[in-house]
Amino acid sequence: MIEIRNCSKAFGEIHAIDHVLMEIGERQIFGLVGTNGAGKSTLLRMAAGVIKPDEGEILVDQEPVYENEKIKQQIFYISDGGYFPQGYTAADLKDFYREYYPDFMTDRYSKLMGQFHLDEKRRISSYSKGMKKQLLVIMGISAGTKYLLCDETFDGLDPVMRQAVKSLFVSEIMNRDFTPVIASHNMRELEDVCDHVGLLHKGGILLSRELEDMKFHIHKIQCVLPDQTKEETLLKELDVLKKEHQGSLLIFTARGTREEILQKVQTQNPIFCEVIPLTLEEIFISETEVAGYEVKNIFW
Ligand SMILES: Nc1ncnc2c1ncn2[C@@H]1O[C@H](COP(=O)(O)OP(=O)(O)OP(=O)(O)O)[C@@H](O)[C@H]1O
Repeated sequence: MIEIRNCSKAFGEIHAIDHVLMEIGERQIFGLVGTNGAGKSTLLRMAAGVIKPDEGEILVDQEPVYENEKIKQQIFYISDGGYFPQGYTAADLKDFYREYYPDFMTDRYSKLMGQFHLDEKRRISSYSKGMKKQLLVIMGISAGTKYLLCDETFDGLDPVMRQAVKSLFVSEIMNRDFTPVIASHNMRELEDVCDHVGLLHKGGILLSRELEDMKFHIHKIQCVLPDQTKEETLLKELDVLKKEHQGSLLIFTARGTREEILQKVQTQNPIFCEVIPLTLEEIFISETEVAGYEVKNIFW
């Protein structure tokens, strides 16, 4: 587990991370979302033991990570943009990582390079942006570390590749002790990938929840009701967060389980009723409004 215990980090006058308290549980895909400058990279760099918090501490498997070689060998960190020594081929990079990571899986690396159609003899500088990201993911998985910290790694991957990487993460989690953490400023990139999402804003965590848990308690319904009175009665009975009309169609988002809400809709004899999926953006808007934040103002 990664425990971020009341961590702060400033660069001169800029408070990049401000008293963050958060846990990243094991064997789940954790998404760290936040706008540009929210502090995601700083938090990941601290979790990877690259930089030291000014205040607080980060424990990985109960041990402080900074200057802890044993723990750092269990963390693979993919920085935003990545770093490749000049003139290196993928094979050179593999040799480099194999030296550092004791559990590096060479067979896995060779297999993945084949699956992703990447030529290990080519210089990495000749790879496209997306290919470089794929290569780093391959290295990150092959390194055999317990934790894989990815900074904007999904940015630049096409939707097919994103799904391929997601499947890889899921199969790793099923087969070994593996926890990927993905930082991104793009909620849409994370929503079909993560199990748990933390929302970072101006250096602080606004929210950190299981996606399924969030989805369990908020639902979006569209329905057509026989008359205005029934609509008013229904809306009074529900904890409605948002509603709109499209002609005779009533679309609303409400708190509660799917069953609770549908039961209340059914008592008003709807002509039509269905549950429609909520996006991560919509869930965040609802969740953070309760905490007194207007996430709409944060992201748009
Ligand atoms: N080395 C540094 N020197 C000075 N300021 C820094 C440094 N690193 C980060 N910052 C500042 O800290 C704040 C958080 O930056 P950080 O890179 O962690 O954000 P981010 O959420 O990863 O942003 P982005 O999505 O744009 O990559 C920003 O205001 C940034 O300018």
